[in-house]
Amino acid sequence: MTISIWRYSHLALAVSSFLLLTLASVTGILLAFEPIAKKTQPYRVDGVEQLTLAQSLPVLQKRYPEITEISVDAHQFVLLKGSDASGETVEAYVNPKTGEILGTPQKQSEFFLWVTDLHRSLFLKGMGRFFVGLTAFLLLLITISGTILIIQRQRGIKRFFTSIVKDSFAQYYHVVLGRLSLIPIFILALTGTYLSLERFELIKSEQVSTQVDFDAIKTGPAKPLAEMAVFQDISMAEVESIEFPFSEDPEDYFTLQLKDREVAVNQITGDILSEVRYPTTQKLTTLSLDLHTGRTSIVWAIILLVASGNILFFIYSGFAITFKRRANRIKNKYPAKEARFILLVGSENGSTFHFAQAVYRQLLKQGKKPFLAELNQYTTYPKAEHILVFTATYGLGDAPTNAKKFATLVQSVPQAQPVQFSVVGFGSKAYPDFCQFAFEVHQALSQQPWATALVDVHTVNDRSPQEFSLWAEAWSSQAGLPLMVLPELRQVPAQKLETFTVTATTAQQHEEGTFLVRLKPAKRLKVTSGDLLAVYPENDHRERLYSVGLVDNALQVSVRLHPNGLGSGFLHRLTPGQTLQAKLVPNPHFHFPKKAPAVVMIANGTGIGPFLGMIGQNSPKTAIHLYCGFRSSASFSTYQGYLEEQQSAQRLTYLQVAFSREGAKQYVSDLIDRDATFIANMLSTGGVLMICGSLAMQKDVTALLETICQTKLGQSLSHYQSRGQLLTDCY
Ligand SMILES: Cc1cc2nc3c(=O)[nH]c(=O)nc-3n(C[C@H](O)[C@H](O)[C@H](O)COP(=O)(O)O)c2cc1C
Repeated sequence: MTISIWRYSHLALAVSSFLLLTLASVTGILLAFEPIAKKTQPYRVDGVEQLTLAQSLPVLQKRYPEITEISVDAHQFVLLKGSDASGETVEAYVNPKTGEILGTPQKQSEFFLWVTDLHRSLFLKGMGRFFVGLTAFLLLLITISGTILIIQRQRGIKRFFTSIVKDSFAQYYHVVLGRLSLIPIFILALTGTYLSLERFELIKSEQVSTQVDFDAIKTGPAKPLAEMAVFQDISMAEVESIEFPFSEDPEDYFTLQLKDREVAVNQITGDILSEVRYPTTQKLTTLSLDLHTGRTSIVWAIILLVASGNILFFIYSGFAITFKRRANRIKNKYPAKEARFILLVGSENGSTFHFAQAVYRQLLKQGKKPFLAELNQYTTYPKAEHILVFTATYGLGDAPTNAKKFATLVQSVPQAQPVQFSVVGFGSKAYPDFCQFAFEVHQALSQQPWATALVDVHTVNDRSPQEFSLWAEAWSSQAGLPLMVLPELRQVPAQKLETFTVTATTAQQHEEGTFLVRLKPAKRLKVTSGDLLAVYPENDHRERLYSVGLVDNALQVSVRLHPNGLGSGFLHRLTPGQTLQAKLVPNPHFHFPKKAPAVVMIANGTGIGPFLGMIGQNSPKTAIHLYCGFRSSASFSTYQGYLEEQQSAQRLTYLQVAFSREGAKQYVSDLIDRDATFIANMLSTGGVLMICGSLAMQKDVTALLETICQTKLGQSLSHYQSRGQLLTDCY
């Protein structure tokens, strides 16, 4: 059964009952004050549990010679009816130990009577009682479906009470308070349902009473009350009422209604004349009343009060969650078959839609034809040029409900024309499988012959606008479309830029146009190899990002000159001593891992840039294995001397180079294939793989890694990826 069935049931039940549930909760809150108010009245005497009837009745009889009835209510107030020594009628709460009068019963408050009537029957008698009973039953089902939802959310019963990641206010407290008040609400609902069933005689609760054989009644030997065994065995707390004999005739006897039975007692000898146990249904009715009203315990009454208040909060927060989800319903301006930009969303609670919609609006503004749909609605898009996937991850790294079918669909529904795609994962690092589903989608699309990744998969932790804007930057520069998704973040205020001086450059030294530029910031900046340097070649909104390595205390970028390249041309023209304005963008998802036992670095071309810095800084001597690919030994020569130095200083353990246009004409993926067993061992022992370079290389290498993981480790690559064992930064 999928989570959505439970969620829809939970919602449908809540929607169908929320009006009556609100009424029942508000009146329930008011009614909870009745037992609380009663309990504070001074008619209760401590120690009633230990006080036997043999101790109490003689004292009471001495003070009140004519007692007709004693009753003990749910609050353990002892009410005595009869007359005192002077013949005055008494109807009062007494101290059962001394007979002292504690107070007289007051008429039940009109207000509470009114509220009780509203709570029980909506002032509509039988019909109202039916609806109230139905509401209690629906509440029971809501509690059950809610419990199942929490179990699914927490990934199992055992983790039911483990901490909850804070998503939105309404979501978080709906779950947190739901867990806390689950039991009292379940009891309220169950007892309410039971009482209604009993009221409509669907559960039969027959009244039973004692049958006395008058012929067998003995007239002696007489015993004082205090010595009658039956009274010695019964405590005052067990009593509901005691009917006293009408006269001194042996045929008149005591009738004791206790919590679980009725007993008739010979007033002269103390013999038990008859005893009947109440049927289970009757006991359950009493228990249900006790539990539903809180009349027996002030603590329980307070718990019920809080639980009723929580029901009101659940109604509010449940609707808040639902409205947020429904706000994301999709209205497309163009049909799917006309659209060039297909935006597919995987979202459980709706927040991912906001990001996708921002992109959708931007594309519309620019006169493009976008189409927004859920991942499950994936189909053929005859005019599509771009597919953009925005997806959250749920459960154990699983797809959100509206994306569960995508993996199958994408295999069976190919696009007829080449399409460039990009995947943005939304997730939270609080979960072990960070953005796993996004990695799976990226992987699934990469394997389609018609699909080419335009940019590397990007992840967004806790809906960070900054991280999202990093994707927007990368995608818009590759797609050649300015994407003002987050204008406030995209503005580049001049004061935020830092000044950097060019200390060295190898521009124009190599035929391929790959060169290194070293920069020194004017002031000390916090930077780690793998962070990005953002440059603004034309001093406008156009930003170009380069991965930096920290080499010899300078920032080094490794750049390939593109014909007419805006950023690469700008960097290529720089000469030593020149200054430029740029900024550093933290890129923590591509930092050298702090705890890995070993790291495998895979690069092609300029992708080696950040690795040069990481290797140079590898003072703890973590085993680093570098696999890199170049066109020729000439293009490798830029880095060769430096890498050999690192090897002799034991900062680099293993170096493997593939040349695609020389000698064996190998690609870096051929080297990985050759060392597949070693790579599998690395992953299984907690090693980390880092890939930097072209997206085409990344596609080949990850396809290969997928096969290695499946065949040698029995896991998918995304399993390791979501656990931070595969870090990629490709372009
Ligand atoms: C019950 C639950 C489970 C989640 N599991 C994961 C997970 O395994 N991995 C992850 O990266 N994020 C996980 N998340 C975080 C969500 O993916 C993240 O909050 C996302 O931004 C939600 O997007 P949405 O509102 O569009 O559904 C989980 C969130 C919830 C509430």
